[in-house]
Amino acid sequence: MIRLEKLSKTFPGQSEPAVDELTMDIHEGEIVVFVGPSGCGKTTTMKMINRIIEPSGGRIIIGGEDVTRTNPDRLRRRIGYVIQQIGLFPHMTIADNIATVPKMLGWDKRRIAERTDELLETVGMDKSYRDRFPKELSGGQRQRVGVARAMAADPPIMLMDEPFGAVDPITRERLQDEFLRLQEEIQKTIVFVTHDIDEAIKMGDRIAILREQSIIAQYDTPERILTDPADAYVEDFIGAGASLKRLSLSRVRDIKTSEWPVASLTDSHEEVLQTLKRSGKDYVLLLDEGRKPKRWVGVAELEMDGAPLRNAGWPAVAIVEGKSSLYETLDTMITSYKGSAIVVDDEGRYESVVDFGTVLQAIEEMRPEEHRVGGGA
Ligand SMILES: Nc1ncnc2c1ncn2[C@@H]1O[C@H](COP(=O)(O)OP(=O)(O)OP(=O)(O)O)[C@@H](O)[C@H]1O
Repeated sequence: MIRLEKLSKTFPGQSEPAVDELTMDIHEGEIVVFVGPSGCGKTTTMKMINRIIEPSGGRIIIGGEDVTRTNPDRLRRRIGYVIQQIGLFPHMTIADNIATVPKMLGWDKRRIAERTDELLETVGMDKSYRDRFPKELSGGQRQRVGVARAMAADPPIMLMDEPFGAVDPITRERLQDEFLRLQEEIQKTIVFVTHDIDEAIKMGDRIAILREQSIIAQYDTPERILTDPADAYVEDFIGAGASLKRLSLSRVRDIKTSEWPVASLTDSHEEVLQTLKRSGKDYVLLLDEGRKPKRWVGVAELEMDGAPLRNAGWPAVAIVEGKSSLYETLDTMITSYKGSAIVVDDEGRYESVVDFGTVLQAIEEMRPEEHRVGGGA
């Protein structure tokens, strides 16, 4: 979709290039994140893609067409752009802000109005915001409008320069999640700039870790970068906790969970005891009529006659869903009884149990073979 070939930029009066012969391919429908230290050339590189900054050397090829020297206005209409600090026009209403590009393209009023309403809905805001001004919105709402404006003419490519940089961490996380959900539908080709490696890991299908002058240190999936960093520079950039970060990329449904004994709250003590003994485990999970997890019980509780199973043992509270990350699962386990978490479906029905051993095994399998215990060189 986008090919950069030996793309370079030397600013007037500078002896060194800000971007030095960058070559890379960006595939259709993927989010590629540029990440690197301040001043390494991320923004300059991104702005060359829509030629807000004109390259001093090299080529930009979009969809097979060399656009390095074609009409830049035509190019920019194919590329949505979300910039740092939002950049809404303060004197224009939200609707007019969103309609900037469609107006330039000469759409009629009705089509523009319909598109504006549709986009407000897409980014989770209702029509009542149409006639407000940017200063009457929260930071998070302004960011959403910035995204809506970039999508207005439905461009196949979006450039996003620290699009969620100007909000608090909680709003930021929400905007990231919303945007990832949206991307599943819209499937744009996205170049995303950030200096935050955690944001890069979360948002990127692939990440380009850049050195000074936009020289690529590693260009790969988040999983590969975390498990197999190319060199000490990349390792340093990832920072501490690479293994924990890696866990945030795996879902509990993707790992092999162990067999666990389960019984029903309506079973007799004796039946449950037999199930437990057959399993070789220390405790059984009791489910209600709707297969929802309720209690953990062990031999001691079961041998104590009289107490109904409904109140026996410990409440089953450490619960995750199949789509939960291993990071969340581990967090849940740490605070749970006996260090295990119960996996349920989206209706809350029992699916499986994961314990520390299972997660440790999954971590071991994530590592490159040569680093595994007892494996390879
Ligand atoms: N218009 C300009 N004229 C001269 N030098 C510039 C200009 N714009 C950027 N630079 C220089 O080019 C280099 C790369 O800047 P760029 O803004 O691309 O970095 P960045 O990686 O996006 O940084 P940050 O994370 O701080 O935004 C820097 O050394 C910067 O000072």
